Amino acid sequence: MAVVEASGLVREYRMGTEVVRALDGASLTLDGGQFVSVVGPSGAGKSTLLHIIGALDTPTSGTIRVDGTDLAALGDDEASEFRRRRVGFIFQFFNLVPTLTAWENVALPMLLDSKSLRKARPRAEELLGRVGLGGRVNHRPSELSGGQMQRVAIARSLMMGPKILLADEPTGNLDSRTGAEVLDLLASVAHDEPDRLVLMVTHDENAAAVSDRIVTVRDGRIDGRPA
Ligand SMILES: Nc1ncnc2c1ncn2[C@@H]1O[C@H](COP(=O)(O)OP(=O)(O)OP(=O)(O)O)[C@@H](O)[C@H]1O
Repeated sequence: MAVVEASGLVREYRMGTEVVRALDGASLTLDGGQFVSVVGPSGAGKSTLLHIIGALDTPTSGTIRVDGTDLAALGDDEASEFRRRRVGFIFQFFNLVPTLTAWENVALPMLLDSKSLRKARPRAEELLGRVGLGGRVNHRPSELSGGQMQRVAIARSLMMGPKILLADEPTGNLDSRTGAEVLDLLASVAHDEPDRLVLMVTHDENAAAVSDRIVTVRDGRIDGRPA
């Protein structure tokens, strides 16, 4: 089953009297079990597309289904529940809570879902092992390298077992060797489960080598033939 089905997405932003069309009829179908990179020139609409797929933003028009859910039909509370439970987010600057340890950061999504930290701990530690940080569970972000912080963020994105992980420039703040390791990890996470999709916006030139598919966004549209 397709994890992402987007059709005719338009997103307009009003800036005073001017209207910016960040997306101008973008259509895209993506199956799970893949690591997909979204590339294209600056301002092409890549982040806007990612935000709409993650229910962080809503299209002006067009339809978007993610993991079987029609995002346009969700109210604000349902959209925030969708983001918390059904999507994992990975950002350029990691977005870890500095005062929490690695395992507490990973456990955080479950805490927000009213589960106790104690209950979440075994899974958080298992996920840290999965990303190669089994020996760092009690470290705080300031005691970790950039690559390790991004691994913690990847473990956190997996906490609720989402079908889709969305990564916005996940290697943008890492040197190229560490970035390549993070790309390998994201690819393996995509292939761990048959239906999991990892969708990454990137300018990283190493991305092509590890991606199963490259999607190019240009002028608010998906370039090339639809899949
Ligand atoms: N909140 C907003 N308000 C107004 N305009 C916006 C907003 N978000 C994005 N835009 C505009 O929409 C267009 C697409 O932006 P977007 O961030 O999606 O591009 P991008 O391809 O991710 O670019 P980059 O590679 O530089 O990050 C740009 O012209 C941008 O200025």
